[in-house]
Amino acid sequence: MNLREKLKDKKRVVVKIGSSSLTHEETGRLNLTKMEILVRELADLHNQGKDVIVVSSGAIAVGRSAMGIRRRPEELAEKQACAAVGQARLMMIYQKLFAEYNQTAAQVLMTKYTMINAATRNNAINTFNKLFDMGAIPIVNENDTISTDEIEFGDNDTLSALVAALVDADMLILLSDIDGLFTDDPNQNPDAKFIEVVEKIDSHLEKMAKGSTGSSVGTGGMATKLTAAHIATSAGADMVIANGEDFHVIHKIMQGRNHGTLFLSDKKEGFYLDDIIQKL
Ligand SMILES: Nc1ncnc2c1ncn2[C@@H]1O[C@H](COP(=O)(O)OP(=O)(O)O)[C@@H](O)[C@H]1O
Ligand SMILES: N[C@@H](CCC(=O)OP(=O)(O)O)C(=O)O
Repeated sequence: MNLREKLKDKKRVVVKIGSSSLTHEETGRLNLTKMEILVRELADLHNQGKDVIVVSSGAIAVGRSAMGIRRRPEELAEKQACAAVGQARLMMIYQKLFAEYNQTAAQVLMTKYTMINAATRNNAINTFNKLFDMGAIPIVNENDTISTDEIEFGDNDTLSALVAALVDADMLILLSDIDGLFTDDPNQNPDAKFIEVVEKIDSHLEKMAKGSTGSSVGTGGMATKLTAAHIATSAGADMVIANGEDFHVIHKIMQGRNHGTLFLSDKKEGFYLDDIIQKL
């Protein structure tokens, strides 16, 4: 059987969208046309009876443009203030667009502490499960407004994989500004070759994934996406990194068509989320 065929049967899907896929490069403002397609795709996955979680970046980028800040904010308090403005704007749009398809979007903001602490982690699991029961679509982001060095993930790639592990998702899709994993950063090296399928993540592969970002709003580059792949596949989910330029790619991936780089699930016996979290 074609390796991608089994993606049709996935039941619980986490979709992570990078800031660069949600905003206009020139202005940093939300790309509403793309968001409409994104929400229609996600609503339709939900209509097929799948549980859907969205991990959406973009709070800082959207807040920054709303406040007329042209450069990338460096200072922590400035990032946090931008996130406070941008997160509310993002949710307002998600709520409106999901409501058009008769769906309910729910906001879940997390920090690393939510994962590390057993009680708050359990609370998060219970909330996610109840939201699934109610038929709502959780929209997750890091709680950037209160996150400081000790408790911040810093990137939503890692957060999305931890969320996938937390809710026992069988599929994680990372949508970025690039077609998938290449042998090197294609923005720096024109000879970089595209990798279709990864069966095992090894140190050779890790060296290919650079931390360089391709846009003025992205965080983490491919390095954090490989960390995410390691977590998600060890927890038993398949993962795809694909280009979020056209969000129709979501249903194409779920139909088992050849899009993006597929990382095959490599469930580790005795995989404990705790072990991973301690190393963050
Ligand atoms: N081996 C690699 N393959 C593909 N992209 C890479 C690689 N190494 C680094 N990158 C960079 O990672 C970028 C995507 O990450 P990022 O900018 O953080 O996007 P996002 O906002 O979608 O998370 C690409 O645009 C590319 O420049
Ligand atoms: N939590 C931050 C995004 C952090 C992040 O990982 O960004 P990205 O690389 O665009 O997915 C925000 O909402 O602005």
